[in-house]
Formats: sequence, C-alpha cells, structure tokens
Amino acid sequence: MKAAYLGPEATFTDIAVQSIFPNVERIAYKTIPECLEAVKEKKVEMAVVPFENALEGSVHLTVDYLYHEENPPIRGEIIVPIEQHFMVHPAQANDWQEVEKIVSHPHALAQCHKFLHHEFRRATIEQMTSTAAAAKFVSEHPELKWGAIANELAAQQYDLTIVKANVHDYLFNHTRFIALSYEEIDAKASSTLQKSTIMVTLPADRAGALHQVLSAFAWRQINLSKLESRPLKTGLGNYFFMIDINHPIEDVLVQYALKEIEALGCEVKVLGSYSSFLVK
Ligand SMILES: O=C(O)C(=O)Cc1ccccc1
Repeated sequence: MKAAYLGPEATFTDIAVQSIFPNVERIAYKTIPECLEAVKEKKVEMAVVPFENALEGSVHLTVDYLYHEENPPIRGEIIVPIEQHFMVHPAQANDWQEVEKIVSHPHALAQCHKFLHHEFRRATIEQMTSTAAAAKFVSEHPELKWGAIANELAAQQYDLTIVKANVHDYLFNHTRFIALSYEEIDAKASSTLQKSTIMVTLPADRAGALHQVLSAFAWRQINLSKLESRPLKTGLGNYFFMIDINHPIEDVLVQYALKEIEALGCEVKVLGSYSSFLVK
C-alpha cells in the first residue's frame, strides 16, 4: 500500500505514518490538498494529513477541504506527541544566537511564539510548507544565518545541530493526524477508541437549530468530544459545524440521532467512522 503524506521525510506527519503503518510505501507531497488529490486520483491508496493541534486548534485547510470536496472516508486518527527543537546548520552552531531568519511550518512557529519572541527579537520569521521542509532548506544553505524549528528526526535526517531542545511554549502538545482511504487500513497499533466525525449545515435562520442538533445527541447520552464552527465561505455569519462523536457511526442510537437531525432540515456529511491510535 502507498501512503501520501505531508513531506518531505521527517515531518511530524511522516512520524505518524511510520509509527502506525510501518509497512506502507511513503510518498511525500508538498501540501495537504496534494496528498488528498493523490488518493482521489488513485496514485496512492491512503493519505495522512494533520487535522488538529492541541495548542493551535484545527488545521483549517484540512477541515475546509473535507467539507467542500468529496474525499475518501477517514479510516483512522493518529495522535502524536509534539516536541519542537531549534536547529541550525553545524557551520552556524557557534553563532546560533545571531541567526537572522527562522523558518518552519506556521503551526510550529505559533507553538514556539514565546521562545521566538524572547530569544530572537531581531530575526525575521518565515513560514514554510512543513517543519521538515524548513530543516531541509537550512541544511542545503550552510552559508545562511538561518535556523529551523522541527523535530529530532528532521535534525538527524538533514544533519542539523539542535542548539535548543523543547522550545514549544506549552508542555502538553499533541497533534491529531487522519488517515483517509477508500480501502480498509491495516494499522500496527491497537486502537483506544472508535470515533466518528460529521459535518452539519443548519437550515438558514432557524432559531434554536444548533440546540436541537445537540439535543439529539444529549438525550441519547451520546458522548461528543468536539464541536467547532467554520465559515461556509458564503458570507459573514454563515457556518458549518464539525462534530466528533465518541461512538462508531453504526451504533443504533447514533443512527437515530443522525436521522432526527436530517428530519430537522439539517444537511449531514459523515467524514468517517474510525479507530483512534495513540503514539507514545
Ligand atoms: O510540518 C510538519 O512536520 C507537519 O507534519 C505539520 C505539523 C506542524 C506542526 C506541528 C504538527 C504537525
């Protein structure tokens, strides 16, 4: 099986794939939409992309792509602990405090905001497509006074020197990745939980509609673990809602709840019913 992932090698997404699907052939893509398109065009059988970070919240690009496009179902979620390190080219290791530019993925930069603010007031910050893309760029330019924020695997892969470890601002940093496929997937780890994710569009201008949707779950004692609104992109004040349910979608009570929500005039899109895997 081939899996598209947000590359290059040694991104956090790569760590998620390697931890749970050690036997797949990993194919790196530059962006999240390219990963999803690759599976839709049948170039690969699975795509693994970041979905939500504990410090930064949802990865909007993934969420919006799942709402606005037709995609394969989510077959698994992978939760990975995130440790960010500051690294430079070995040629710059002695003068690392004088770096002029720091590069990384926007989420990684945001997770280390306090560190960057305190240590590098004069340096410019530049976003790259992933943490590993930033590390790779720094490794290919020994002459530049640049630093990258990335993980330990990226430092090893691209021969960079970690000059300051664990530079994320808060300790409990995890990211949720999702694996999407038209086929059943074969994971190495055992799952801790069966979950489902749906997206709900409410009927226009109906007072109490969101309350009614939540009631359909509440009185059946169906446990929800996330509710988030995202703009519909049709004008201010128009949203869709993403809901995570801590039950498989086949559960009779979940099925009744979904029917009731549809009967209320809501549109429901099921993104998948999947196992949750935790990487230690
Ligand atoms: O850039 C990466 O390494 C990714 O996989 C995306 C990401 C960025 C920051 C935290 C978690 C995942």
